[in-house]
Amino acid sequence: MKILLIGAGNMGGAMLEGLREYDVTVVEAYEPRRKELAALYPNITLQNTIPPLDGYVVLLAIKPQSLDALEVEGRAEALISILAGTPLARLKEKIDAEAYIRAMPNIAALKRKSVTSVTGDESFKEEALKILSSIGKAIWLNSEKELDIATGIGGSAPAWMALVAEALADGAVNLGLPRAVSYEYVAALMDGMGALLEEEHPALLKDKVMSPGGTTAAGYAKLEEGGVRDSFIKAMEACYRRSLELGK
Ligand SMILES: NC(=O)C1=CN([C@@H]2O[C@H](COP(=O)(O)OP(=O)(O)OC[C@H]3O[C@@H](n4cnc5c(N)ncnc54)[C@H](OP(=O)(O)O)[C@@H]3O)[C@@H](O)[C@H]2O)C=CC1
Ligand SMILES: O=C(O)[C@@H]1CCC=N1
Repeated sequence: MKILLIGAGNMGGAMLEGLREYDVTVVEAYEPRRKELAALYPNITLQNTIPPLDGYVVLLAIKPQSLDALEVEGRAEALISILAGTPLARLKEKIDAEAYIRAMPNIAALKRKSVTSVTGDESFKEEALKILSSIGKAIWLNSEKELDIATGIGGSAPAWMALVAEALADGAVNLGLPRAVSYEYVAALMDGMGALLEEEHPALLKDKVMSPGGTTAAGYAKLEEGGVRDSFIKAMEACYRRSLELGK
C-alpha cells in the first residue's frame, strides 16, 4: 500500500511518526517544514508537488480553508481526510477516489497515542482502521455527525487538557512550588489518570480520592464554583458548532 500524505504541518507531521511504517510520500507546500521533516525522517520521500493520485491511499491533512485552492488529478485508491468539519460530500466534489473516509486524529499521534475517530465507506473500513492504528487507538463511528461531535473530545481536547495542565501548574507556582517541578507533576498526573481511567469509572475514582472534610473536597467545591464542568460542556458544544460551520 502506497500512502500519499498531502500537508505535513502540525497534525500531518505528527502522524508521520506512525505512518512511516508504510511506503509514504509526503507533499508539503512550506519549504522550511520540508527541511525539518527531511532531518527527522531521512528515508521518506518529500516533495512540493502533488503527483497523480492513481494507486495511492491519499491522506489529506491541509487546513479546511486550503481545500478550495487544492488541485489534484487522477483517481485515488482511497481518500482519508482529517479536515475538521469538511463533509464527505464536499471532498467527493474535489477529489476522485474509490473510497472515502473521514478521520479525526489528535496531536498525541506524535507519541503514537492518538485517539482517532473514523467514519465513511464500509468498503475501506478495515484498511482505514489498520492505517490509523499506526498512530494510536482508532475508533469507528457510524456517522459524520458522530465524528463532528467527537472532534471535541478527540481532536481538540488535547489543547484543553494542556490548559488544565498549565492552570494546575500555575496554581502550584502561585503558592511557591517551582515551575519545572509543577510541570513534572502535571505530566505524571495525566499519565497516571490515563492508566486509571482504562479500568475505573471517573466518578468512582473521584469518590476514592475525596475524603469527607478533606483537602480534595475543599478544592472540588472551588472548581464547581468556577463552573469548570459547565465550561467543558459548553466548549464541546462550541467545537461541534464550529465543525459544522467549517463544513459549509
Ligand atoms: N492540529 C491538530 O491538532 C489537528 C488538526 N486536524 C486537522 O488537520 C488539518 C491540518 O491541521 P494542522 O496540521 O494543524 O495545520 P498546519 O497549517 O500546521 O498544516 C497544514 C500544512 O499543509 C500545507 N499545505 C497547504 N496546502 C497544501 C497543498 N496543496 N499541498 C501540500 N501542502 C499544503 C500547509 O502549508 P502552508 O502553510 O504553506 O499553506 C501546512 O504546512 C486541518 O484540516 C485540521 O482540521 C485534525 C485533528 C487535530
Ligand atoms: O482546531 C482545529 O480546528 C483542529 C481540529 C481539531 C484540532 N485542531
